Amino acid sequence: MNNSHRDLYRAFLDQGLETWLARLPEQLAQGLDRKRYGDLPAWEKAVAKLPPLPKEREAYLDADTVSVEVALGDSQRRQCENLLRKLAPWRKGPYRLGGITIDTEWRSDWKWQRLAPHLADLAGRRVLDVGGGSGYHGWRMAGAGASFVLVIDPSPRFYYQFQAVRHFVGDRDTHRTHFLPVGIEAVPDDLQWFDTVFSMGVLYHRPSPLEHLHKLKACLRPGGELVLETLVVEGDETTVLLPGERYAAMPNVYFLPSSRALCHWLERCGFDDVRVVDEAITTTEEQRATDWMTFQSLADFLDPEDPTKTREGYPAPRRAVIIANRPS
Ligand SMILES: Nc1ncnc2c1ncn2[C@@H]1O[C@H](C[S@+](CC[C@H]([NH3+])C(=O)[O-])CC(=O)[O-])[C@@H](O)[C@H]1O
Repeated sequence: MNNSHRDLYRAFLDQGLETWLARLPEQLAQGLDRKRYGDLPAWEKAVAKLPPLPKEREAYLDADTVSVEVALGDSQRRQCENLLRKLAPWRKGPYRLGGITIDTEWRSDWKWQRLAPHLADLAGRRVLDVGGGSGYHGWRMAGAGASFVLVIDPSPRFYYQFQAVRHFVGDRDTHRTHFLPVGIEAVPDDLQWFDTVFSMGVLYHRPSPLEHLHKLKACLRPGGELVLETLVVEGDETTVLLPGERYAAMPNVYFLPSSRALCHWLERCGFDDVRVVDEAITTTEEQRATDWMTFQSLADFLDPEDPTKTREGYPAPRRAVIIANRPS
């Protein structure tokens, strides 16, 4: 058993999550199945080859660029950078690790800035980040004082990106920030355990959005807080767009409600105190190709003649953040 798996088992045991703990070996085996993901051994090797780092280091998890200051010699830095690049494309960040800046596709810090002022204080809370990508927001949650952060995401590439960042963060903060390479389906039913649950950028990928909302609610303890971020369209309580095969070049995009319709859905699912805390059009400054994500990005997915539309002719991406509570 490797160290990150051992840490995960220990954390679940310490937290009293025994029912889930019993399923972890199977979930890790499925999530990191080499037969399913051909590139996985290369990512695993890249993380394993990161050199041991000096104990003296400072992690800044509450900074817009999640940073770890640690003294590296030039050749060690080059070695680390080459290994980190093997995990590209890096989509969610930014990070600065031992003097290496990872300029990710997304300025995920901008999303955090939009929602952070509206959150119940995360200090001492147990937090779940559903579809957390590389774990950037998970580190920010730890930086805001959460006592236990679990990031879940079914992409094994993001699992290894998280483990690479974790290697730099070191012991001080790793015991409370964890990543399980599974989708929301793998969370045991009716857990009622987390104080705050984040679902950001996931709802529009779910073919049954109300089922997703019910599942998120079941993860929360009574009185817990849901932070939901998703693509929306303009309109009233009855407006929902179901695009065709692709939306902004993405496959598997299903329901894009208006933020008012989404509030209505949340109320119908039994959430209280539902409020829209932010709504904004996604800009090509927030999501763009970089040296660490060299594929096409948002600018390529918009209509070149009219950037208010996607290239399929739908309204360009607009995202809302909605906060709601599970009744006490
Ligand atoms: N069934 C599933 N269960 C959980 N996660 C899933 C599932 N299916 C896909 N994902 C994951 O959901 C994430 C959606 S990105 C949001 C990242 C971050 N939250 C962000 O807000 O920047 C979308 C965006 O770019 O906004 C991806 O990492 C998928 O692997």
